[in-house]
Amino acid sequence: MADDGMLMNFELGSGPLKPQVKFTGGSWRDRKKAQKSAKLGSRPAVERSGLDDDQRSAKRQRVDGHGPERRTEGDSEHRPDFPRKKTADHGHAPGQNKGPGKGRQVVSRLFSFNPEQKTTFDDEAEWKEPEPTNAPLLTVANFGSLTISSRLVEALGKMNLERPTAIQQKVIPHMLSSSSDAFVQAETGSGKTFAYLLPILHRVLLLSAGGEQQIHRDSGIFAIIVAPTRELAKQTHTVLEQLIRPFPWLVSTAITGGESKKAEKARLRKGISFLVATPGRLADHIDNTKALNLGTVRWLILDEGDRLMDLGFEEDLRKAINALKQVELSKTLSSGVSLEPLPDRRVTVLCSATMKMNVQKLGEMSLADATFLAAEKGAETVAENKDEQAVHKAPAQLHQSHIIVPAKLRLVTLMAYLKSVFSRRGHTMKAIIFMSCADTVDFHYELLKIPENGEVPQPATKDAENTSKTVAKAAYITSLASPEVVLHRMHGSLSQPVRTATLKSFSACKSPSLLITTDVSSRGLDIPSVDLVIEYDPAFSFADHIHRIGRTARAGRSGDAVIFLLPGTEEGYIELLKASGSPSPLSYESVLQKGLMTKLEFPVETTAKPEDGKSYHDKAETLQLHLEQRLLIDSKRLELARNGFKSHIRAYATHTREERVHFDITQLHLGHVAKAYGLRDPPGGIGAGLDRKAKGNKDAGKRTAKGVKGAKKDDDDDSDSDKQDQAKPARAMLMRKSRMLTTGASEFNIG
Ligand SMILES: Nc1ncnc2c1ncn2[C@@H]1O[C@H](COP(=O)(O)OP(=O)(O)OP(=O)(O)O)[C@@H](O)[C@H]1O
Repeated sequence: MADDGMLMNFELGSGPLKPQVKFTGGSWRDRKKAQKSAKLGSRPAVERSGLDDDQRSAKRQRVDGHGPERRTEGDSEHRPDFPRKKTADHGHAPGQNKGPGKGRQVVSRLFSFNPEQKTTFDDEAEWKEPEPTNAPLLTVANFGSLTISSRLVEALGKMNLERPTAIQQKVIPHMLSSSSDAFVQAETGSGKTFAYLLPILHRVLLLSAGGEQQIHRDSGIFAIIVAPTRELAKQTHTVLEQLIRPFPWLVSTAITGGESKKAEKARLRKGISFLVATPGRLADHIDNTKALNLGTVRWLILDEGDRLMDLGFEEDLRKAINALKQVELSKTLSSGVSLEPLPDRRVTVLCSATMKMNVQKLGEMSLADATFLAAEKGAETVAENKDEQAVHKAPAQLHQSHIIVPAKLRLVTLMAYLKSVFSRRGHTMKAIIFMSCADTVDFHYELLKIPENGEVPQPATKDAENTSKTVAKAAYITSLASPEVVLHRMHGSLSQPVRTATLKSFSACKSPSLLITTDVSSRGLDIPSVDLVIEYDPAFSFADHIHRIGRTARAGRSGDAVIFLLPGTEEGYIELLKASGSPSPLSYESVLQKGLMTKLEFPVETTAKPEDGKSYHDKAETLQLHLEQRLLIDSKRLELARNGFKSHIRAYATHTREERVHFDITQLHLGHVAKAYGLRDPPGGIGAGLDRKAKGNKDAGKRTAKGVKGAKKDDDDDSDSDKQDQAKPARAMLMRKSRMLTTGASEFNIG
């Protein structure tokens, strides 16, 4: 499956992007002075001191005794992204990768020259959690009242499920009695999986009413469930297995492409009652596996419809739908058992928590005279009127907040936020952070983990082997007073066994745990104990946002979600967020204050030392200084930071067209973004060495899906003009790259 690893195929180019310095702080005289010296390319006074940046910073703190933020804005030491130092390497070709600590460096202060927040928000009134909207219904006695088999009710009891949720109450009776197609739309975490599985199982169990021996694993496949990702398919298969455990004559299997086709064929040949599959593998087996007999299939379930379409599975789905249409429906089994209890036609059920245009297209492709089933009253009218936002609601009990934080302060604010949420013992046990791409995930994971011996000791099992590079103890965010936080990382560029083992570890972890991930984890993943979702990078589309935050507050539980936004155009996104609830403001100052209140432990020695009794400004500056120094002495992490930064910028250009007004790449201050990666390189130089590496790596192109291949080709074709680009201003270049990137935009949506 395509994944975010393909981000490597886009290059920002190696030209030195001109630092975009907008002088906004300080007095008029200070600004003028700064502008003038920027124009002339003169070096700040401090540069002449001959000290390196860390020495200067240490000296500064010793000399003024107040900490960094006390200096005046116009002081040349504080100019953001100003080229402060050219090392002996400065005569090298622009952008050449000179290794850690070398090359031109930019050091700016955290609290100076930040864009102002434009919108003022009322402080949050005390949050009173409303009645949950996706919880089991108290008004229904139990599942038995929906007339499903008592043995199924018993199996549900063993899973601690007693009462149906609203969508289950709607869907189960419909699917028990009707043979019509259905479109099921309900909030995240509302139990759509059981809503379609229970009636299917009930009707299949009726086939064995005359004696269990009447149905065997080779009687035929009764239902095919299609899920967009391997994780989801496996998850659904696991739920199904739990439900059919009391009925050993029923067998379920998942074919997801994670293992050899031969093994999958062998399982299909042995016989199965229920097939859970990803679309590509299903289409493949329809073409190539004779043992796959579709004559008995009565249900086709298309789960996470919008994601199936987002991921470009339209053709595979069409193939499966057509194959099912062409096969004659068996009325009896080869043993002579009548299939009368099953629907008299093939039923297709399309499920989605959100309703994008592409879901409607999938509906047109797969459904005939479908019944619209939604938990909410009036949802049908809303859907008919194609009011997308209205059907993108998050569960009411999900508490949403937004933090408007200047780009430079993003990393320290994130760390402070994590520290404060995990320091409240027992308050947050599981949190997920969503980032835009795999490289960004890798950088933050490596930065936040304890550098040496940070791996969590585990028994020598295959799973432990698979998680050796994706699970580790966290530094910085673990508070001395609380249990250690365990970090996890997951994205689409990791191998399937690693992904599966990492998720398993995150789900089973008894200590407070944090999963840093991409959108690969945004859909359907069901880890009920997730308390908090952080969108550090906003989602590429509003529907993705709904799915991301829906990983918490599932089945009536409480949950928190917080999104990081930049001051400026991104503030407009908050209006859009209001369609899914009413997010409350959280100031980054209060986050820093709270999170940095207790002493930070630095896992690596640098000249910047955490100290007690200082203001949060001082502490934030010290933390940032420490992180930057750490990267200068650690080439591995520095490389990860550069890759993360580059991929972040590319990914930023791929927000959906309608939402790009809020995520305008021309408004992005590259220098400030680089600071949030702990980088001192001027933004234009960051791509250089990596460019050549990526271009030389022909295999990289092979990993890509079509759109990206096209983009890669464009990039290569452009190589002659790269030299000319070096002279272009950064924004013009970014615009060109951003236009190029839009051809492969959807690829970034793949985790
Ligand atoms: N009736 C119920 N009572 C209690 N818990 C339930 C009930 N039905 C489902 N659940 C639990 O709710 C969680 C969410 O279920 P499920 O994954 O089916 O939701 P979903 O609607 O498909 O969500 P998403 O759209 O995010 O995929 C699961 O952990 C499931 O076990």
